[in-house]
Amino acid sequence: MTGPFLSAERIHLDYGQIKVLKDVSLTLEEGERHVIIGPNGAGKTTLFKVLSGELRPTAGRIVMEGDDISRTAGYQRVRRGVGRSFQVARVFHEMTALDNVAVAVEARQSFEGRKPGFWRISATPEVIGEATRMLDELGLANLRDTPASAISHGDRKRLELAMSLALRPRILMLDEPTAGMSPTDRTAAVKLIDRIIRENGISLILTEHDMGVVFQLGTRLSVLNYGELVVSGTPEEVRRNPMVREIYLGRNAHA
Ligand SMILES: Nc1ncnc2c1ncn2[C@@H]1O[C@H](COP(=O)(O)OP(=O)(O)OP(=O)(O)O)[C@@H](O)[C@H]1O
Repeated sequence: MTGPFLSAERIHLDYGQIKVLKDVSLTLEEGERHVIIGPNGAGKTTLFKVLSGELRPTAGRIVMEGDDISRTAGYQRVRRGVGRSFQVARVFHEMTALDNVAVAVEARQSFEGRKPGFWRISATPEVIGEATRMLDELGLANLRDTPASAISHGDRKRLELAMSLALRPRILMLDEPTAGMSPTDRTAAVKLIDRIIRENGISLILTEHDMGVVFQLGTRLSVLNYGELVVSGTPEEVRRNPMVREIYLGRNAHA
């Protein structure tokens, strides 16, 4: 493999007249856990969407293992192993936790070429078995037959994680995975993410506001401010950077 696992090269993203990302470059090496941080409105989610393929950059390139993937759609990136987290809106609310994960397993089988079509009337025992193991793994076994709409916020975040992992990503992308969680749920979620990516050798791209989570999970941090990359480095380098302290961490009790 030449160059980084995944890189964003000189990304610009405009919403009409508004320049949201300005010349942003960053890299993800295999096995790295790269956390994108910055104040509200800095452009984190926008950059995340450009990396996952949900948004096309106005200028610049996304390169994975030497290939320019800037023009490939989100589902094509999922095939390459870029696993964007399923968002709450994409969980099928009327379906049970088990069925939601089964859909994700079937989606993966479909792009692996193991099934001709995405949808079928009922999942195979193999799919049900894998989905059940995934729920067990994430501590959701007791919610197996509960409709997603009746699952609490923290558990639904774990369900999204289970669905993302069912795609067997090489890069897991999580946009604020602990947002809205209680401190107890957050601690458990961090442990879970840490264990799963360690055990499966998955690289991670994460946006996160909670500095505890950032420093527990991140091996590399990139700081955005007003759509510009301020610094990218190890947690220690970022923690020590005076500009970062000024614009962001300095305002945070955890810094
Ligand atoms: N669809 C859109 N159309 C126009 N402007 C947008 C759109 N989406 C986001 N923006 C603007 O782009 C800027 C960056 O938004 P973004 O959501 O990427 O920031 P963020 O760093 O993720 O913020 P937060 O931490 O609050 O989630 C903001 O000023 C936002 O208002």
